[in-house]
Formats: sequence, C-alpha cells, structure tokens
Amino acid sequence: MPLKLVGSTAEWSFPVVFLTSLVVLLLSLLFVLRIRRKLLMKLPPGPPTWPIVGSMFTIIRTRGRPSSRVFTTLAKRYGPLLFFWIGLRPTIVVSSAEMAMALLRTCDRTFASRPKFAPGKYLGYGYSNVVFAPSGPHFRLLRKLYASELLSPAKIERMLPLRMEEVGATIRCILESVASADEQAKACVIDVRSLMLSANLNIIGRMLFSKRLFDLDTKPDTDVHHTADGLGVPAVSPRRKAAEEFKSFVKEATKLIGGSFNAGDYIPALRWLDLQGVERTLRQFQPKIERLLLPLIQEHRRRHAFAIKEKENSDQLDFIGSLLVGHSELSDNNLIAISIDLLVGGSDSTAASVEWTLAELLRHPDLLQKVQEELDIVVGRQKMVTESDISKLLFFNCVIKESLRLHPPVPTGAPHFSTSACTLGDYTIPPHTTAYVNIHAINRDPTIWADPEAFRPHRFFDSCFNVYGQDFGLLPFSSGRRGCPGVHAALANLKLMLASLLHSFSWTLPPSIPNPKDLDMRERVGIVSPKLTPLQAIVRPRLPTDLILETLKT
Ligand code: HEM
Repeated sequence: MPLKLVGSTAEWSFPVVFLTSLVVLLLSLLFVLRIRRKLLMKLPPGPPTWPIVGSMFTIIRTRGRPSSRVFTTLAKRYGPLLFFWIGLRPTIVVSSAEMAMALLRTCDRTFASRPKFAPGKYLGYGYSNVVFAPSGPHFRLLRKLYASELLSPAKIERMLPLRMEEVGATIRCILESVASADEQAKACVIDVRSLMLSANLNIIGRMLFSKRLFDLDTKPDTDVHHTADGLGVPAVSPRRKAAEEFKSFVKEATKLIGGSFNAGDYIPALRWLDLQGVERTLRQFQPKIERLLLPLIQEHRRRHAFAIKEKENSDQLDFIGSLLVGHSELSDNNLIAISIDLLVGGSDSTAASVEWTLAELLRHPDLLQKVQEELDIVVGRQKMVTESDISKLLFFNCVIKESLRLHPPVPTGAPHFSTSACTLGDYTIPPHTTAYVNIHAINRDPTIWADPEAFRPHRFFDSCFNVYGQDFGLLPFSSGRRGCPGVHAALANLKLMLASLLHSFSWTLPPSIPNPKDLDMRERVGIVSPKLTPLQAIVRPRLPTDLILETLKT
C-alpha cells in the first residue's frame, strides 16, 4: 500500500522509506561509533570530520596545492601530529622531528606496511614491488635484496664506470647542442628537467638491464620548442620515439601513483564505480608497461639461461641478471614490478633534485660562483671531475644538503600503514591507519633551522646533520624500514652529474628572467615534486672544449 507523505507531492513507497531510514541509521551509528572511539582512544586533533566522507572535502578543496603545503597549514592549526579521516581511512600526518622519530623509529615495525591503493594493484602487479608491498616475507626478501645486493654501497661503487659514461654522454650532448647552435652565441638553452630525466633513466636502465634507454641525440630537432631566451637556439631534446615513450611512462606512472585522487581508495564501496576513472587509466596503462619492459626481461631470460646453470658471479651482472641467477622463482611480472620500483622511484626524484639545485644556484649567482671557484681549486681546469674529487668539495656538499633540505623531491614520502594500534606521544593511533611524514615541513621547521625558507648552504659547514635518516630534522630520504633504499645510488648519481655540469659549463638564466629572484620556485603537485615550470638555462662551455672531448674519449 503506497505511503503518502504529509506536505509532500512525492509518493514514496514503503521499501524506499525503509531503506533510506536504514542508511541514515547506519551512517549515524557509524558516526557515533567514531566519536565513541575518539573519546575512548584519545585520538590526536585534526580538522572536522563527517560521516562516511571524513575530512575528504577539506582535502579536496585544496586540490591544486601540494599536499605537503596543505598538511603544513593544518599542522599550524592542530599541531605536529594530525589525525583525520579520508573517507573510511583513519589518517595521520607527522610534521615535527620528534613525531617523525616516534613514527619511524619507535613505531617503525607497526607502520612498516603500505595501504592497498589502486596504483599498487596495477603498477605493482598485485602489490608485489617494494614501494607498494605490504609488510611480510615478500617485502622483507625484496628489501634484503636491495640492501645487500642491488643497491648496496659496494654495488653502487662498482658502477662508477657506468656513471662516468652517462655523465660524459650528457656533457657531449650539451656540447653538440652548443656546436649546432648560433655560431655567435656559443651557447644553448637546455631544458634541465628533460635532459636530467633522460640521463637518469639511462643510468637506471643500465643498472637494471645493461641497456641505455635513450639515445641522447643532440642535433636540433625540427619539432624542438624554441624558448623565450632571445638567442634563438634550440632546447636539447632526445628524439627517439622509444625514448619518449619511456619518459612519458615515468611521468604518467608518477602522476598515477601520487597525483590522482581516487575516492574508491578511501571508500571501498565506491571502488566499482571508479568515479575519477583512475582504475580504468591504470588498467589501460598496464599493456603499455608490458610493451616496454617485457621484451627487455625476456631477452635477459634467454641471455642468462646459461648463467643460471653456472651460477655466474652476480657482481658482474646487472640487476635483472642477478635476480634471474639468484632468484629464478621470480616471475616476469615480479621483475616488471621491480623494474618499475627503480625506474619510477629513482629517475624523476634524482632529476628533480638536480633541477632544484641548479635553480637555487641560478637564483643566487654569488653561490654559483663560489661552487665553481671551489671546483677550480679542488679539480682544476686541466681535467674533469672524478668521483674521488667529490668528498673534497666541502661547499658543494653543503649545497647538495641544503637543496635536499629546502626542496625534498618526495615531500610527503610514500604512505605508511599500521598493522596494529600504537601510541604516538600522548595519543593512541588505531590499527589500519595511513601515515604521512611531512618531510617538507620538518626540513623547514623553524625550531631546528634558522631562517628556514632561505637557501643558505653555509649552515651545513658547522652542522653534523646528514641525509641518511639518522637525523629526524632532515629527512629527504625518510628513515627506518621503509626509508629510501636508493639513497646511495641517488647521491652518487646526483653529485657526479651536478659537479661535472657546474665544472664544465657556465650557467645563466634566459634573458626572459632578467632578475634571478623572479625565477618561479613553486613546486608541482604529486608524489615527486619537481619545479612547477621546468627549468630552462643557458649553458656555455667553461672548460676548453678540446679538453672535455679528449677526456671523454678516454
Ligand atoms: C634524490 C633522489 C631520491 C629521493 C629524495 C628519494 C626519496 C625517497 C623517499 C622519501 C621515499 C619514501 C620512504 C618512506 O616511505 O618512508 C623513497 C622510497 C623509495 N625509493 Fe627513493 N628517493 C630517491 C632516489 C631513489 C633511487 C635512485 C632509487 C632506486 C634506484 C629509489 C628507490 C626507492 C624505492 C624502491 C622506494 C620504496 C621503499 C619501500 O617502500 O620500502 N629512490 N624514496
């Protein structure tokens, strides 16, 4: 029998009224339960929360702003340990060295897992690479492999010839661009981000598969975009289609991992609706990955069939080779997932760091001059930088630390996930909580760093802070069980590349930016944060070209 609502023109059937009341009742119950839990558990403070959606709207309203900046604003209001719900996921953000230490040292084991977000299902091939893997035996096996074999300091040291060759290829690429540019200018404009991404992908490609992924073709492309530099010289741009595919793969993957909001990750009941189309994009992305990586892996399987039998010395092998020899149980999908870990985790972040450091030096010509003077004293102008020079470059090393402090390329780290309840400070954190470390805020904490927003490398002259995760006031690579396993590779690649570029070339900003202080220093939204506007710079050879070319030959 239809039910007529008083004062309403609509006719509501009994089942609709019943179901609506049931949903309202359930939502209210859930809300009451949350409040009860809050009262019982003494949760940390945070923004207002609503049934079902939690604080999702507070976060969504700030889309377009980097999450590290949003979290910093919230931390100023609620304190260094922030608690809120995103949908049905309890979430915390730590924004002080003390809280980061509590999370990454005291509660390290509890928070050593990762939440199961959609990117891990597709890009991690069922959460099977390190970056997405939940804690457990598979994760521990892979981390052990990274720490003791693939990314150990000794292995990275043995890869010096590879680094030298790739730095040499980058320098040659710039020189060729200069040579093919305007005869009078003796300079060319380079798109620093694009070139560094190619160079780092080549380094990681060689570490993984002994294969350069890019041909750094320096001849001017017809499709090269001319910049507002006034010199009319082309930007350096690799041309090959395969290379471009790899680059867009890394960019897309980075965007999918950290830049796309997916409601289904926070309210599982909505997952099937795929409201933002994230799952669909991820699903479409998988064949692209396989087209790029599977042939490389299968070629390795064929090549190493003999080595597997003979247990070839893994020191001589690239990463995929050593995995095939030592761990033949790993499937093609496992190997694709590991390749993604390194290609995506290691290339964009290191490229972003080179870009930020050069941008800061271009904004501070006095500091740029000081770095180059130091290079001239320590290395001289008769030879090129070698890795043994790096530890003697005291000011240069301060510049690197200051750049990683002020512009951490992964500003909120990757999300951690707790497997049980734990205590942080005076508060109880429920199990299955997602946690972010606001590295950006910690590295700029005014109680630790004087004049924290300024780029002042000198502060590290008399400071014992290092970037390896022992000092919780400086965490560019995070710390603990989930701390970046690529820290040694990253620093080795970053330092040799930057020192060589600064030694070999003079650097200036394009005439379109007459005042260096006007250089746009905003960061891009995403898990990796390079400059919002890619850095373009004019380079001129600083060392005699003959000397560089002669050295690169040997
Ligand atoms: C300047 C360059 C780099 C920076 C600033 C950086 C920073 C980070 C940070 C902050 C994390 C998250 C740690 C956490 O969740 O607590 C991370 C994770 C990771 N990084 Fe790096 N990274 C860099 C380069 C590299 C390189 C070169 C590689 C590999 C060749 C690499 C591989 C990884 C992997 C596999 C993870 C996931 C670790 C896990 O989940 O256990 N990174 N990195």
